[in-house]
Amino acid sequence: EKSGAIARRVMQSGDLGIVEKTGANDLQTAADRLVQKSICASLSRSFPKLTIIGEEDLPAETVEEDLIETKQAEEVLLKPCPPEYSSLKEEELVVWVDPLDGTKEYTEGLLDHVTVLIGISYGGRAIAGVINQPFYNYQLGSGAVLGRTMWGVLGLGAFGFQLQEVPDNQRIVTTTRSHSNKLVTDCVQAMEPHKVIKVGGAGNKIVQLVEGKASAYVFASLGTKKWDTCGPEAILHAVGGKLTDMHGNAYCYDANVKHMNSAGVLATLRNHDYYLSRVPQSVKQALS
Ligand SMILES: Nc1ncnc2c1ncn2[C@@H]1O[C@H](COP(=O)(O)O)[C@@H](O)[C@H]1OP(=O)(O)O
Ligand SMILES: [Mg+2]
Ligand SMILES: [Mg+2]
Ligand SMILES: [Mg+2]
Repeated sequence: EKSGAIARRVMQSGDLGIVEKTGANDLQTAADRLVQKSICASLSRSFPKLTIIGEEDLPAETVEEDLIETKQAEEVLLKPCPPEYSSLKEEELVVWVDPLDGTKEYTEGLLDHVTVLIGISYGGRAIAGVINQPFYNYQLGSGAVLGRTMWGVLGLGAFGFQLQEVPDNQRIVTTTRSHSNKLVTDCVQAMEPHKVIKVGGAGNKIVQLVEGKASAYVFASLGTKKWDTCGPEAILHAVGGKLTDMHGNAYCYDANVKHMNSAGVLATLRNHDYYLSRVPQSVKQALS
């Protein structure tokens, strides 16, 4: 929630401080930098033995005290910890932080595509996640309370939203709007979709799956990284969905894993096997 407030404040300041990383479709803003500092410094102060991996490469410098969050969420603490996780040690957990997902869309004013993502992994598996949408409700105009937080834990469930499914076996495929190519669009078409939605952000597309706006997230390309999928995958899995690469294999979220999700993203709430069976051979050969 603090991250969401930072993302709103930077947008309101009008000075996004945009930096190109590898190119015009790979940007960093002041919000990416400030939110990563806030999340990483706050977590490591409270939980010094965690391994925390954030998207942005930032110089090691002292973090302003007003970026540090010390409070804990009452709503979360009221839930019981699933017994299989009750004796985990802090040093066994890896936290993947995407301070702003959908940065390209953030710079273009497509504010509802933007999320803040925190994923927790144990033994290489995504076990818990948080998705904050800083600009949720912004279409309602001035006066609306902006932002919401969705979170989930394997074996416990997911909260902060109402789980919904796409009706009547409609195949609604959600995919990238800013990182497309021929293989990506060929793979979407191979799903024989009734409808295709093109939006930014990995977190945003998982939100569409669990809220009944889309039935599959199909991205037959490298480009997303472990911080894009860890948190969203945990929430999706907590409600019975599935996220894999284009071969149907799970991604590993260990501390030493390579960051790139080289074999694409296929995520569904239901009927994963159908979508997997439709992935063209050309896609499987191109993405290894
Ligand atoms: N080619 C790419 N270069 C950099 N980031 C990418 C690329 N493809 C995907 N991403 C990251 O994955 C997210 C989902 O992809 P898309 O929006 O294209 O569906 C993007 O918002 C971006 O995250 P981020 O904004 O955190 O850098
Ligand atoms: Mg980025
Ligand atoms: Mg991202
Ligand atoms: Mg990001």
